[in-house]
Amino acid sequence: MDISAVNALSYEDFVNLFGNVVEKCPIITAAVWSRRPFVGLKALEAAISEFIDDLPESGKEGILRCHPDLAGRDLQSGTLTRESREEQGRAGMDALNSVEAARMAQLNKEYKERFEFPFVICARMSDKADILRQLSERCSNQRDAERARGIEEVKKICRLRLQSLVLTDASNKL
Ligand SMILES: NC(=O)NC1=NC(=O)NC1=O
Repeated sequence: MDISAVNALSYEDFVNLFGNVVEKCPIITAAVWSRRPFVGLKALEAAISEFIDDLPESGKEGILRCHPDLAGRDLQSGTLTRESREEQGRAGMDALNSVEAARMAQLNKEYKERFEFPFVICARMSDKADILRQLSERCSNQRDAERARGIEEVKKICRLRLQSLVLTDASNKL
């Protein structure tokens, strides 16, 4: 799908297609539909990013709380969204040994107890070892820093999800 087709979508079709580019936050997609027409994919991405940046801190934390833990309950019970299942699978979260799984569970628990939102990282730009290392390191950050870092990761996840749905601006010019 190219950007002109995106711009022609009804809001229902737009939300159906892009509603999960920010995990379980279709309101963001529904809101940025008003900003069409988008000159390109980057403009759509920028509209989503600006909507997120304009939220109060509680709104940003709400977005983070909509993310499933890495190698967490949703993965174990098979209730991840298609996108999250693919992302977590590619980062090896579904192939942890018992020691790694226990360490992920413990660190996720510690992180959530400290920040009151989950650890979020763009799994497709990471791997098992890096995720474990970052989770461990980021646990000692301050809440404001981690809220901002988590939102940065949400934006990376969103960018990759958008790119899998819309021909990137460059490919449009091919
Ligand atoms: N807590 C998380 O970081 N979750 C996730 N990151 C991804 O890239 N996909 C997820 O489900």
